[in-house]
Amino acid sequence: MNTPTVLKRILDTKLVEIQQRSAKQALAEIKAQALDRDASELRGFYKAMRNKVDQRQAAVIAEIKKASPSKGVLREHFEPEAIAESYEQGGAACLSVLTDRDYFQGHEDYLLAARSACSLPVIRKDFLIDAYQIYEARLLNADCVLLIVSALSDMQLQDLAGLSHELGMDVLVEVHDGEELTSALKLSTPLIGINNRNLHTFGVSLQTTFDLLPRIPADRLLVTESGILSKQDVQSMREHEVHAFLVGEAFMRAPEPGEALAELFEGR
Ligand SMILES: O=C(O)c1ccccc1NCC(=O)[C@H](O)[C@H](O)COP(=O)(O)O
Repeated sequence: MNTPTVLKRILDTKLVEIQQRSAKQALAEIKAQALDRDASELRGFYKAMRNKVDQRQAAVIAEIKKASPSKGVLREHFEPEAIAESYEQGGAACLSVLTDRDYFQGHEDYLLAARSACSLPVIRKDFLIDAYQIYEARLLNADCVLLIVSALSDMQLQDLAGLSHELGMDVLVEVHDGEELTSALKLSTPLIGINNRNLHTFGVSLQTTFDLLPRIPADRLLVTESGILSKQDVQSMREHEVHAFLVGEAFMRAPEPGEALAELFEGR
């Protein structure tokens, strides 16, 4: 019998989580609350990224994650507010906050806390497979949501992206191979993330971005995700005209995450 990959286990956990949450608070109720929110509260995630790139600067989504399945605990002393402030000072365009509790030691409260501590737009980083979680994201005031193509059918992708846009949120659609990119490009969202990490094996290769790059249309903004650790990584991406980055580990292991960001992207 095949051992289920971590991604499969995470997705199974999410199904249970959604059932439990909707038993506590019905979908109809959370939907009504989310629809009641004023879209002008949102900060414009895509716009913040686009502005940086248009100014020929690196657009960095700086991640707040305590732990990950591949690396274990990354940061013992974990204060989302202080990290958010530090990232803003260090020049981040946006924040990514892990809200998954079981595999990343994240929490919804971390998103609320980080967003309140700064003026940056924030993405809810989780494994979103159901409308319930999209309404939750809106109630957390997330400015953007992550949709992972390998976790969703084309129909689910269309529905969840459509719902997110209706609620005023941007969508970062994440792919790892050519087939997934074909699905992602059917969406109207301009933000395409190429994850250099294979979510089944955890192998990381920056070549993933370079291989898929020629297929990214000029009207989309490509974000290279995972495994950006050194100035050389940043430089080689920028030499390939990749200007948007999602970085977690390199900053989470640093005493002062914002200083690590400023240093990694210094002069770039
Ligand atoms: O990081 C993991 O171990 C992981 C495992 C299973 C699914 C997703 C996973 N990570 C999510 C991410 O892709 C990263 O948090 C993000 O791209 C930042 O990567 P890094 O800079 O390498 O921390």
